[in-house]
Amino acid sequence: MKNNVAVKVSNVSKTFHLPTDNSTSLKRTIVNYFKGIKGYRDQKVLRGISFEVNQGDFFGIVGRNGSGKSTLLKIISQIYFPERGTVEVNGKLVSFIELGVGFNPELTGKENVYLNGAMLGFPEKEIDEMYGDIVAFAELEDFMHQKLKNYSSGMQVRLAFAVAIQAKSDILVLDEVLAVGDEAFQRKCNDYFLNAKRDKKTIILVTHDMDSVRKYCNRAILIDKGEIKVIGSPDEVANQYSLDNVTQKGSATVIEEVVTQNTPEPIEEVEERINNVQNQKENLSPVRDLKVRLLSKKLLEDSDRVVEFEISYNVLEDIPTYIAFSMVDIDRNVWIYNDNSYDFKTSKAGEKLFRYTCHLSELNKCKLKLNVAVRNDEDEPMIFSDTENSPVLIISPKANMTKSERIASSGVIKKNGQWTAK
Ligand SMILES: Nc1ncnc2c1ncn2[C@@H]1O[C@H](COP(=O)(O)OP(=O)(O)OP(=O)(O)O)[C@@H](O)[C@H]1O
Repeated sequence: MKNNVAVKVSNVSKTFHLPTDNSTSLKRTIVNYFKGIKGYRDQKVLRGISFEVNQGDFFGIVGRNGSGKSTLLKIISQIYFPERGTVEVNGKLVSFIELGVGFNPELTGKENVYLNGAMLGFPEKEIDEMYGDIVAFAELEDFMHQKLKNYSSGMQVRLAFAVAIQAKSDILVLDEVLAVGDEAFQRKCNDYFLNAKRDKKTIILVTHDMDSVRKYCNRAILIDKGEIKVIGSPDEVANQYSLDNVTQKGSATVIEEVVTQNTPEPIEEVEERINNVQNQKENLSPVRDLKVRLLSKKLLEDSDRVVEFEISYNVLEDIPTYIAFSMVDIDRNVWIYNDNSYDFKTSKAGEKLFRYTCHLSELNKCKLKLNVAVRNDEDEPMIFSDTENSPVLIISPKANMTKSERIASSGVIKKNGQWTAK
């Protein structure tokens, strides 16, 4: 990649598999889940997107609702992974994509700033240095010790945006930031954008507001049905977008009416459906009260990646049971780590309590959800952990990565190989 290029997107495609079956039978749902059988239609959200953002560009991305803009930003920010194509990023990238990503409603404003900073890869010392500016920009001095769930949505936006812009990044990725917040906040954004444009900060902005595209951006693209329709000056892109809004009808997303089989369904959807069915049938199961309690920290920094948790459940009959659990990478939608207590199977009724410890030092960064099931002797799940008992762990990346480490950090496992020049 050329030195003056900040982000290079090459031939990126992304498809979401949407389930077509609404099975309500517990048995059918579970059998399908374990066999991986499901009916799908494919929604091709991005189709071969390529463009470059140069250092110092204020780069606009526009398109109608559902055209794929946010998905593209999530791929650039490594929240989603494309099934084809690559994204190369030259420098530290910070994104403000959607409210809630990286924020925890149960923590205070201050704790959230530190949690978010750590997820972005900033060491605590650097967050200490940024903290005052973040609070001042957000104008939330009196609220930093309150839990985020007690903030108004506008206050949450101000805090998240303040973290994104005060964090010392080379590239800033922003989704629809101007659509939220009150007039005072929008004025503040305006001042920030004009200064950033003058200082040649690299910014990628998704917006529906063509005045903003004309005012701030020096280059832009228009996405339509997952493809780039126009790439060029803000005026060209904004004019075509306005024209499309008047002349085009129907969806800006391409849904293929192809039904595929044996494609892994998004794990969260399966879990939710199984949970729903499970709740309805709860009274039939001889296993009850499954509780999962995280004993280690929720945020695991690179230096301390020990995970410890406790699982308890109650068996009403004398039947053999054992625990099986998965740690699911929420963004990539894959099982990263599975284990079970098969070698410690119990056979009698009564309260069961197990504690488990493992290390996740090989991982780069990810968000993991711990899903637990109790199985019987035939390996059939008798109960699943519900949302409250499926804790989320945040694996934060190594601080101060070298450029090579940063490029390689899109992999699940940390790089550990040796190069030999021959
Ligand atoms: N995680 C997901 N699972 C399934 N479908 C998804 C997922 N995320 C996005 N989509 C679908 O992909 C399409 C594009 O969504 P995306 O949010 O990228 O569009 P957008 O251009 O940002 O739209 P908007 O202007 O409304 O924000 C939509 O039809 C959406 O329903």
